[in-house]
Amino acid sequence: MSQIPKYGDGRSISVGLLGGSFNPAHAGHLQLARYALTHLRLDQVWLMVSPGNPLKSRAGMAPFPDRLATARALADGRRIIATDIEARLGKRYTVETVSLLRLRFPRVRFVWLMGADGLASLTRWRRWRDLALIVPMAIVPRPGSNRTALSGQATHALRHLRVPARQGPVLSRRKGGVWAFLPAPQNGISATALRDSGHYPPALSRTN
Ligand SMILES: Nc1ncnc2c1ncn2[C@@H]1O[C@H](COP(=O)(O)OP(=O)(O)OP(=O)(O)O)[C@@H](O)[C@H]1O
Ligand SMILES: O=C(O)c1ccc[n+]([C@@H]2O[C@H](COP(=O)([O-])O)[C@@H](O)[C@H]2O)c1
Repeated sequence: MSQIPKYGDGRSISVGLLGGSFNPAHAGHLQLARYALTHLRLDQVWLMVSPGNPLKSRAGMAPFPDRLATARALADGRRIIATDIEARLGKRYTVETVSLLRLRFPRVRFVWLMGADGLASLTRWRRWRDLALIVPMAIVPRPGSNRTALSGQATHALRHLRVPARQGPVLSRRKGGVWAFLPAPQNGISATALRDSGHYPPALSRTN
């Protein structure tokens, strides 16, 4: 992975991990990545393409190289990077992936990024309570998911770890055990809608 630098010089950097199926990648991912770069004061966001979301059916899932290609089309290779690292680690469960990434990149301070739909489904993720303890999480709103997410079981169970959105800029300084729901602008786009409308790969609205 040439764009992911080696950190031999003692620097530490902050990286937002946007894990996803990217079936395909779309403007909602780009908007989330850019928002996180600015509002969490991150150095990079990695669009980490999942080899297979454990909760999603394989039916309708495009091959991994195709999904990676759509993520690469969004990335700028500098601050927004598409990566196949989860597949190369041979992992699918986020808690395992993040644990390995922390070992592999000891000088990187990771923040897990996701939309409100992820928070709504979190209690079905493997060892989700452990995940919340090993990586700070930043969640952005998403039309149709916010109420379910914020009144859901994960929000309730993890309420003692929640911090106000104004702490977004310092989330990456924490090793985990902290999450925030951020007031990001909402975007109704989804990969499902793009697939349903036959847009694969999508028309990407890039401005950089
Ligand atoms: N429009 C959006 N607003 C906020 N977050 C989003 C948006 N689209 C995707 N995300 C987030 O990006 C991550 C990866 O999403 P994913 O690749 O599954 O796209 P998707 O549009 O949700 O796909 P699908 O419709 O197939 O479920 C998830 O954390 C998801 O919540
Ligand atoms: O670890 C789990 O159990 C788990 C369950 C569901 C989803 N995830 C991760 O959540 C991220 C978003 O998935 P998706 O398919 O909604 O884009 C992606 O990195 C998945 O691997 C992880």
